[in-house]
Amino acid sequence: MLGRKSAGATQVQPTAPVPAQTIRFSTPVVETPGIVVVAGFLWRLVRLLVMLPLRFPVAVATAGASALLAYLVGWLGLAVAWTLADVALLVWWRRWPESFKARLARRALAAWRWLWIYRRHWQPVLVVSGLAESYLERQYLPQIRGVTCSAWADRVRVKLVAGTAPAEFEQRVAELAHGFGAPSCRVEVRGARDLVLEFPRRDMLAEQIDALPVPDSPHGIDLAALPVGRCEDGQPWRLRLHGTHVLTVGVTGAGKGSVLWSAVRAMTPAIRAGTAEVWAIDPKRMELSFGRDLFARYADAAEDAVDLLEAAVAAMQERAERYAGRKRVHVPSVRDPFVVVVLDEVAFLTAYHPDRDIRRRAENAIATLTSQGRSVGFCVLAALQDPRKEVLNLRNLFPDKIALRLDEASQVDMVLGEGARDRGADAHLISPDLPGVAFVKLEGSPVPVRVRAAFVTDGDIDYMAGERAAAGVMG
Ligand SMILES: Nc1ncnc2c1ncn2[C@@H]1O[C@H](COP(=O)(O)OP(=O)(O)OP(=O)(O)O)[C@@H](O)[C@H]1O
Repeated sequence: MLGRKSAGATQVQPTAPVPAQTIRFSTPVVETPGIVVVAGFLWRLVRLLVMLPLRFPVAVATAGASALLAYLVGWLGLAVAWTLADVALLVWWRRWPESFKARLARRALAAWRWLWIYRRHWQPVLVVSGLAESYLERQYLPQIRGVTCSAWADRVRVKLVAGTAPAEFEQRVAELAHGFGAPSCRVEVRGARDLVLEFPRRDMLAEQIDALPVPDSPHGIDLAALPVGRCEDGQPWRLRLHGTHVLTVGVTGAGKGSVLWSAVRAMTPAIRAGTAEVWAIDPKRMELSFGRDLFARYADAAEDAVDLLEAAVAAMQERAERYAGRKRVHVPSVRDPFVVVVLDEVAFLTAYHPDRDIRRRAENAIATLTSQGRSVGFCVLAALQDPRKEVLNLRNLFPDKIALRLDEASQVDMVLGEGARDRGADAHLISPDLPGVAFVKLEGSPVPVRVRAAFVTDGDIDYMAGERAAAGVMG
């Protein structure tokens, strides 16, 4: 029965050879003649000698001039010339330190780091981290175009292998940072096949930043660029409040209070002049209650907080009605001040409060303020511990977000948007010893920037509140 063809499907011999195993082709090995190997070495030597003056013109010119001087006036003359040159450099360094650093010291440092760190380790690090490409048994490496040094970081400009994408580097920032001995690595795409890897050399944010000075007069206060701390490159961190809404996220103790207070502090001249107002909600009663004299309105109990939010919505709608058809841009004035609703632990009202009605009213009011308030001079500055959607499903209504220390890696993209972690925003790795350190996206750049908020002490808050009282604009 079983031997008959009609009995079932065609039987396949389990031991039948697969075609690929029957004939095998291999590339013949041809020994390279010695002359070709020597010619290869010579070619590389000549290329090095030709490229050296182009790559390091100052160093090569100095060495050449020294050799010429030694030949013309002898070793003693050379020693005298070098001593004079050293004295000139010393004077340059002492008198014009910034120009000395920018024109000489950092260039010399960049050349050294190119040679000793990046060129030396480039191939092993890229191969092991999987960034070398193979094609027809040949290996292709992205090329270093150049290395520059700023006060705090090395910037390595890289030419990508054709057919690869910057995303491959973005996914391997940890490998690159460890490979080149840096604390972190950030990727900046400059153009087609052109990117920059930024490796910090030292942490400019390791020290606490004291509360920043505020001018006496409201003139010159830009509510769209309030200085609230420092960026990793030493530049001021300016926070936009006018024309946006800001959500600050971080675990307990991450320093959310310092962001809120630094923003309020930067606004104090405008608060004193009456062109800006802060309406504060502090469910924990521990953060904002301290400076309540600074606020036009203040609430801590849930019912009062919701009333305050609804009053803000009513004021916003009244202003929008007045502006309709007449004005498209809000300019802060005493009649129509810029209103910042500061909300500490927003989830208390939107998720944790047991009363469903309170939660619903709070959520409605925040949604209305964040979706309609920007153009009429209303801003919501909120703080939150847990960024999950179940806790605050309105988080996308906040155009600007600040990621302080977070619990989990997955929360980084929830706060800063997709791809932020791949671009180096390791907010989940921020040390608990660095409260106030955060990652933010600055205007016009998709690359997250590491920043630290200034720390406003209780004494500073007392002083700010006292000054406001003295100015006679008590809420
Ligand atoms: N920018 C900062 N620089 C230095 N130290 C800071 C900074 N911000 C906060 N700290 C320190 O960290 C502590 C906790 O900060 P803060 O209360 O602001 O955290 P938080 O995120 O608001 O926490 P919670 O959600 O529990 O209120 C502060 O008491 C202060 O000692």
